[in-house]
Amino acid sequence: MATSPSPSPSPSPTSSITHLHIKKPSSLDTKQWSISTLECQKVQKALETHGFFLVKYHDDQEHDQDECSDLMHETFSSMHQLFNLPSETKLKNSSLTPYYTYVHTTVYETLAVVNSSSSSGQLLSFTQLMWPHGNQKFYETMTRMSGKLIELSKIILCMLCKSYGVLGKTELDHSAADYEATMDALFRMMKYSAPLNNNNDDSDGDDDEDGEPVLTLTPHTDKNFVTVLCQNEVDGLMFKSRDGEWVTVNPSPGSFIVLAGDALRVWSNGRIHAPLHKVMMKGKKDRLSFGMFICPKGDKVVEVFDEFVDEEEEQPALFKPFIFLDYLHYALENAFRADTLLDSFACINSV
Ligand SMILES: O=C(O)CCC(=O)C(=O)O
Ligand SMILES: [Fe+2]
Repeated sequence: MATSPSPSPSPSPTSSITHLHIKKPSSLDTKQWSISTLECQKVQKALETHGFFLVKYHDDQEHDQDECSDLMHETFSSMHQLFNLPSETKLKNSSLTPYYTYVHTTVYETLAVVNSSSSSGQLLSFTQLMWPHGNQKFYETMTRMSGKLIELSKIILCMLCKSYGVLGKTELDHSAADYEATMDALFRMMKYSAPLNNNNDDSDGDDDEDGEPVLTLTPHTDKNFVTVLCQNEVDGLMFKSRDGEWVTVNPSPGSFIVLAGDALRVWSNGRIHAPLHKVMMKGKKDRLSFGMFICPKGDKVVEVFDEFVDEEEEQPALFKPFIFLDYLHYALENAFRADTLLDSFACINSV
């Protein structure tokens, strides 16, 4: 495993965004890891300071970053096929759990597959639901990509645990005996329509950046532990910094965006920042993105990890324990208070 900061930062509001480069360790068994604490501390610092960072990730089979980029391109072309299916087909992707289901507005669509690892069979069922006659290419591409995202999210959570010195002691470590019984890996695919897509003809010579930005995904925090996102070449994702400024993220091709959600903020007793983020679109190109949302299972209790509480040292728990599914329902009903959602739901001293 090796991580390295990006080359010299430019003097822009985005200059403090952390860029890491992670190579898959030879073993996912954390007892055999040789990851330096310094690298793990970069993950902790980025999540505490900004709540997100950018990362390039490749495994042993990928001799260079291009192969990861190829898989990203294949994923986006499979997603084009998926979103082009008739609405009545996509509506079959339903679930009673909020966020685990097909959602569509005039400008935004998302489909979800829960526990999309190759062993679960869920991606196969999803593919058969969407294409009753089969779509092997879609199935294989999504299996490879979601496997990579699950792997990366496990590595990131373990790097964080290692940095805090709690590896092996918490359910966030994937080697915990009950990890699979505790966590859901929710793979979601998103499409944002271009505001100017009534005129997709580029023959007027204008570039695609014209027009005023339009809000296509409202500001929110993610509710889960950690999210790993990837977008096509169309930017639009913005994060609200701790000092209240909206910062656009322009990941370089082949990069993933990692962000912390509310469950991680609770687990860390408020040390980790779960940033508000939104999507603003302009131009004539649709935006596609996909992400792996690592969530507590619906019936699991989200609570502050013991190691971060010390009543005598004036570090009391800041949040009450809660059932994750209760929080998802509360979030749906209270979306208007996105910036204070967790505090109003679970903060012990909230007013
Ligand atoms: O599409 C993106 O880049 C962000 C998606 C997102 O924030 C979400 O689905 O929670
Ligand atoms: Fe989000």
